[in-house]
Amino acid sequence: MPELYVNVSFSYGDFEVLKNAEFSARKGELVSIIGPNGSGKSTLLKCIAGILKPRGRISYDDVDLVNLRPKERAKIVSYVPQSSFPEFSFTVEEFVELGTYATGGDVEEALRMVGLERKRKELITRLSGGEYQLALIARALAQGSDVMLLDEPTSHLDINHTKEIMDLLTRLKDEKLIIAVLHDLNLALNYSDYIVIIKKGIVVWKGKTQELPLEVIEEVYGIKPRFLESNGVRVVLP
Ligand SMILES: Nc1ncnc2c1ncn2[C@@H]1O[C@H](COP(=O)(O)OP(=O)(O)OP(=O)(O)O)[C@@H](O)[C@H]1O
Repeated sequence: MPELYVNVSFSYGDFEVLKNAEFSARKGELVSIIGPNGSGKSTLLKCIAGILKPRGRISYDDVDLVNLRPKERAKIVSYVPQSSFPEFSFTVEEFVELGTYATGGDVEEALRMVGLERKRKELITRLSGGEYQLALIARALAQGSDVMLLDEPTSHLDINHTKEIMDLLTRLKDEKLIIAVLHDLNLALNYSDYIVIIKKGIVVWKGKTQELPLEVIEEVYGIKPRFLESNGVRVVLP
C-alpha cells in the first residue's frame, strides 16, 4: 500500500511550532492526530496539505509533496478545513464542484458518497452544521485524491452527526488514507487504526490505537482521567 511519510519542522517567525514531527501511515488507515491545545496539530495538517511550507520531508508513494506544484499536489492530497460558517451562497452542487478544479473529479459520486444528492440545489448557507460538514467532505472527495486530511471534522456536531461523519470516514478509508485532527479522545480511541500524539510540536507517541498505553494520555495532558474498558471499547472521562 502507498505510504505517506512526514518529517517536518515549521516556524511562525521565530516561534518553532513543529520540531522534526515524524510519522508514516498507509492507504487503508484512519489516522488520528491528537494532543493538547496549541501543540501544532492544525499546523502539521496544513504542512501536509501544502498550505504552509515546512522544512523537511513529506512524501506519498515516494513522490515529494513539499515541492510539488499545487495542482499536482491536489491530485494526491485533499484538505477539509475546520468548519466555519460559509461565506458564499453557492449551491451544494456548485460548492462541491470547486473540488474538481485541479483534478476534474466526479461531483455526482462525491454527493452520493456523503448522502447529499437531494440537497444539491440547496444553498450552503442554509445547511445545518452537520450537512455543511458533509458538503466540505464532498468537496474534498470530488478531488479524487488518495490522502484526505480533516481538521476537527466533528467539532460542533451532536452525537448523531458525529457518528455519521466517523462512519463515513471509516468507509472512505477503504480507498484512501484518512488523517483527522481530533479533540475527542474517545473518537480517536474507538475509530482510528493509528494515533499520532503531538505535544509542543514533538511527536511524543505514535502507534496502533490498541497499543496506546493510557498512561501516555495522563502524561501528555497532565491530568488523571478516569478510564473505562469493556468489550474492547476504551473510554476516557475527564
Ligand atoms: N498564523 C499563525 N501565526 C503565528 N502563530 C500561530 C499561527 N497559527 C498558529 N500559531 C501558533 O502555533 C501554535 C500551534 O497552533 P496550532 O493551531 O497548530 O495548534 P493545535 O494543536 O491545532 O491547537 P488547537 O488544538 O487549539 O486547535 C499555537 O501556539 C498557535 O498560537
